[in-house]
Amino acid sequence: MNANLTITDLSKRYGSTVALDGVNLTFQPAIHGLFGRNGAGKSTLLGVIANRLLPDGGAVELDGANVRENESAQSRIYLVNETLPFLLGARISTIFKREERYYGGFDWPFSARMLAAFGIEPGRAYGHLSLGQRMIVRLVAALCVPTDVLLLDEPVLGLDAVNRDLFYRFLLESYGERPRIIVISTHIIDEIAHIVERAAIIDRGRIIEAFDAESVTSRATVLTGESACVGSFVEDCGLQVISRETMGRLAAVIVRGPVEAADLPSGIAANALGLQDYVIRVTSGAVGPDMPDISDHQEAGAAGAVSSSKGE
Ligand SMILES: Nc1ncnc2c1ncn2[C@@H]1O[C@H](COP(=O)(O)OP(=O)(O)OP(=O)(O)O)[C@@H](O)[C@H]1O
Repeated sequence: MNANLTITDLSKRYGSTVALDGVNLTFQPAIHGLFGRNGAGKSTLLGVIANRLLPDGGAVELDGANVRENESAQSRIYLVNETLPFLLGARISTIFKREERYYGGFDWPFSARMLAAFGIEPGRAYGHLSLGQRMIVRLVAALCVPTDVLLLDEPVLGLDAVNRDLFYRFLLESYGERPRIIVISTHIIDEIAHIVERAAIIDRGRIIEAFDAESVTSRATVLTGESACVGSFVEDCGLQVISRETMGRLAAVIVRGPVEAADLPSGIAANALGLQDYVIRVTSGAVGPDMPDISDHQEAGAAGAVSSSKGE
């Protein structure tokens, strides 16, 4: 049976700080990316899903079972985050045996192959490893337990570029062997863009978008050309502006949705945005007072509105 993780109206406060504000999301087996700026609520969301943090309201259900009240649902969810989960004095192999007992299985051959590839001896004590190596051990454990849900909060923090690449390969191999719900929260979006199938963007505790990662190229378009020309085109077509930058006489305006090349006047180029750029644009608050949105633009007229974003 395909696992189904449903998050309904989840809220969480820390004192007066609202970390989660009515989050609704569903996850099915796929590699999901959870993206958002610092403090957006990613770690809190993953912590609540894994039952490490208590929500103030809402529910997390795995195949209909409320995760808070159901131990067997809890043992189907594995979280890797910044908290120290293992005893510093314990050997890696002892740690893996503990995970095997709690989670009901462990892929020993795969763990041996991964540790060898990362150059880590299984007999070493966890506390004698470097910070990056400790994270690797946690990731190896995560890929070897038979849970239906894997939550990876900043999984490559501290890993060098070679080991990050190795980890992404093992993650894909593991997912290929055993598809399950994998949620990765990271700021290094470019590096995982090629493996993510679904993306969710969280901003100030709210999910602002959730979409198939493949569709990102049709979600926004960068139009570049002479400011006045781009401004008129955007206005004439009634395109919704996400952000706008001017560089001398030129403007780069990011609009929602695809723009057909055939519709473009000469002098304007249209390019799709990749996942990382898209996340940056929709979470950066780039449409602000000094970067007028389309409604300001319509009032001021095409050329006026675009040139006003030069920072008057
Ligand atoms: N233990 C805590 N006590 C008080 N406030 C907290 C606590 N943990 C998180 N917060 C606040 O809750 C909000 C969400 O934090 P969270 O750690 O979930 O964000 P994040 O998206 O994971 O950020 P980052 O990308 O920086 O790790 C932030 O405003 C943060 O300051």
